[in-house]
Amino acid sequence: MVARLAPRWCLRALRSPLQVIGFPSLQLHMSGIAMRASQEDFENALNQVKLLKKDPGNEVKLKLYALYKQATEGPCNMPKPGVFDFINKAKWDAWDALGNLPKETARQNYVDLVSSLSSSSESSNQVQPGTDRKQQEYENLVVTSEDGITKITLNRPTKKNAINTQMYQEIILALKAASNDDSILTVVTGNGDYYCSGNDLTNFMDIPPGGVEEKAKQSAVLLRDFVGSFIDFPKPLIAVVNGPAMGISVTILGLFDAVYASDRATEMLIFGKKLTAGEACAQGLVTEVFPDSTFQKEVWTRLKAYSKLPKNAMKISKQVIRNMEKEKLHAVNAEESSVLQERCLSDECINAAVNFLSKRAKL
Ligand SMILES: CCCCC/C=C/C(=O)SCCNC(=O)CCNC(=O)[C@H](O)C(C)(C)COP(=O)(O)OP(=O)(O)OC[C@H]1O[C@@H](n2cnc3c(N)ncnc32)[C@H](O)[C@@H]1OP(=O)(O)O
Repeated sequence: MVARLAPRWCLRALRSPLQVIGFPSLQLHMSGIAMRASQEDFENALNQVKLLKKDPGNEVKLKLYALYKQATEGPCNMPKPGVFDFINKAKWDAWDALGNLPKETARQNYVDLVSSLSSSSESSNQVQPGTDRKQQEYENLVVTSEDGITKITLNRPTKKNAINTQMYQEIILALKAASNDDSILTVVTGNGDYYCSGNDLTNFMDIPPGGVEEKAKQSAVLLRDFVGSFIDFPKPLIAVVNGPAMGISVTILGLFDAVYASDRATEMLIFGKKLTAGEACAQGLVTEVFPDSTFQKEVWTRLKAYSKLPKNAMKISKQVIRNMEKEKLHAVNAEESSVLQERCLSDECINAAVNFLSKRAKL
């Protein structure tokens, strides 16, 4: 296993404007704005947006953005962005075009629009036949249940399973679903040659109207919620580390109940230092290392045997152990998220991410 110093994540918009118009729903989720009459419908719509299978395109995303802003903040009274600030100007124009549309109407229009988008993609949300039952469609995950095991597979192999903003949300949702399903164990693994290359460094190119400070704040909330969902996960949680692991995907390994790594999982990034799977095992970060040639077979044989153990006894054992430290874990998580909010505005962080992104821009 090789590990290397991770560039931190980026706060600059470098891509073309139309590529970086993000879904607006997260902002509401994070800002905690109180809704009145149709709050529930609106919140459901916000969740549905995150699960859309197909990118609805920039025009629709701009409409969603504008309706969301109108529904939560009312008419646009922000200063108009400069002519070269393409993304924020497109967003501002879409919002401003709604004029004095009442908040309630904007909320209703948002719900209707999402509903029309969801129904058009419903035909592809079909449960797969066979014993390996697909539970729900996600854009960046494959979640299946079989033999009492829910398997959450990080599924962006062409990006080494880097976690983008939507994927953070999907993992939170998938963990929530797994905590309530019939499974005994939950497994997280990666598709392709990597387990996960950590935070997607393009996440922070989508800067909201509030600027980089607002983006940093949103990211800190997202990180806190993401890590919190691992802290609170009530059942045995196993990481099957099929390949290199970096950044946040390594940081959270300590919150799993067991971590099985292939000896080909030869990049594990922690403390800016390369660690082999064996070294990570010696440090207690990995439970056991298996030869790559037999990794999947050995690990899944073992997990299937574990899944036959008494369900409630395992769950209760985990909860007893976790409850002893839960409060402290949440306190540390809150502290780390707040430090991250500050650090992501640092030159060190921005430069590292810009370096990575400039290299891949193939200028
Ligand atoms: C909510 C906030 C949380 C903040 C806290 C989290 C912090 C972290 O997780 S820090 C760690 C961040 N990750 C990294 O620094 C890794 C960056 N990636 C790399 O160093 C390399 O890509 C590699 C070592 C993972 C793989 O190198 P290589 O085998 O040479 O493959 P490529 O570089 O060509 O990658 C293929 C493809 O994947 C894209 N990609 C890989 N990792 C990321 C990433 N983390 N973010 C965004 N994109 C990533 C890479 O750009 C290539 O894409 P294309 O150019 O489109 O082919």
